[in-house]
Amino acid sequence: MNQPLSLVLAGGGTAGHVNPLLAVAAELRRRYPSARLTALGTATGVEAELVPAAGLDLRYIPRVPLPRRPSADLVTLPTRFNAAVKDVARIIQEVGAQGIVGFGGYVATPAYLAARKLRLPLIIHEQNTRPGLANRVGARWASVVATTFAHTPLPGAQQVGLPLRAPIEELAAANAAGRGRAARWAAAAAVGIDPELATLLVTGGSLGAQSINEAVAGSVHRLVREGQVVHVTGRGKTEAALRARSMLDAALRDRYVVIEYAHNMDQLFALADMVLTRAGAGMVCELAALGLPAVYVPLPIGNGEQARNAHDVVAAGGGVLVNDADLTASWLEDNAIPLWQSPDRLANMRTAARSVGALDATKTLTDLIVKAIVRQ
Ligand SMILES: CC(=O)N[C@H]1[C@@H](OP(=O)(O)OP(=O)(O)OC[C@H]2O[C@@H](n3ccc(=O)[nH]c3=O)[C@H](O)[C@@H]2O)O[C@H](CO)[C@@H](O)[C@@H]1O
Repeated sequence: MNQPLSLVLAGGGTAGHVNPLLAVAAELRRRYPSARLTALGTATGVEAELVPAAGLDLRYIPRVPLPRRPSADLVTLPTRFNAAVKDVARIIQEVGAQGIVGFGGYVATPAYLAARKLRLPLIIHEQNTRPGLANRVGARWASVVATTFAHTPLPGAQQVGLPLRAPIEELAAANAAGRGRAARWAAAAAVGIDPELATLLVTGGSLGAQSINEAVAGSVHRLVREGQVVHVTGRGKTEAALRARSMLDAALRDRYVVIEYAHNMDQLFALADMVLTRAGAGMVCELAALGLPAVYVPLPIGNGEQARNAHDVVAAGGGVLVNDADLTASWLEDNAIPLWQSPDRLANMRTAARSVGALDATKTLTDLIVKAIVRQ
């Protein structure tokens, strides 16, 4: 490459959509310290917080969702959409971008169209087993179509896995090398909990899940008799957990840690013996790479999308699947506690989870991006 690398990275919405973008940006920055990396996002997505926090330049473009039913919005859609494409094209030209890397979502569609208009290489990554609309459209003219999972139906797709953030890759490497215990003690000191107690991590993904929160709140008096629970509830969703915590015996209350949103998931993963979670692509891939046994409770909407995300790791024996409707306090007491308290079963699950976890996705996707730019 003669001129310094400049790329526009498009992806936004939830942390599940933004984190792979951040992982790839960090790897590009590591390889090309003088690269100009510009992320595109909307002001309402979580990217508005996460992208600047990662030290990356973020440019806003208007959010142009497709109306779900006929309305006045539909009439103005083409004008608003074309304006968004023009905005992106202006940003591309201003930063001298040599290519666009897209991770799907609202922000991606105008970026993909701008790439086509300006004849720039487009590299797409689809996180989920079922591709979203933006990536289905963009894949038609993309130079590279990469996916997390093997059977994602996109033309010309190659599976690379899901790019994971560096602290999670480092913890996965530590776990694989048998250094997980040291990481656990360091994380316990940082979080302020006992490293010796069996630890259950609960999370509903980046947005939190009310049904998981309620089932855990309803059974926490039993759970804390067996070990400790770190419960990440999601923003604005602490109420049930805090109420349940206030009703615990004072002597056991410290065994129930309630966190609204975690900025240090790698530390919480380092502490966990088992995880109760939604099955967003991010959580599934992180837990598999880390070799963490999990009970997956897929989000009960979207054509079974999240159940598909968890399919491979569950089929391998690294996780257990439970329907959202079946997840109750008594289900946890009858099923999750015995599993959590069975070191042999957890050891088998750790090996099985790791067997399907991919650790090199960030590097592989970055290689593909660089190759596509050099080729142009
Ligand atoms: C409701 C919804 O739209 N869900 C989608 C969303 O889920 P969601 O945004 O929950 O995404 P994922 O499970 O993919 O990833 C969550 C990410 O957030 C991190 N994390 C989570 C909680 C927290 O407190 N702190 C934190 O850092 C996790 O470590 C992980 O990296 O994007 C995923 C990836 O496209 C999809 O598969 C999900 O179907």
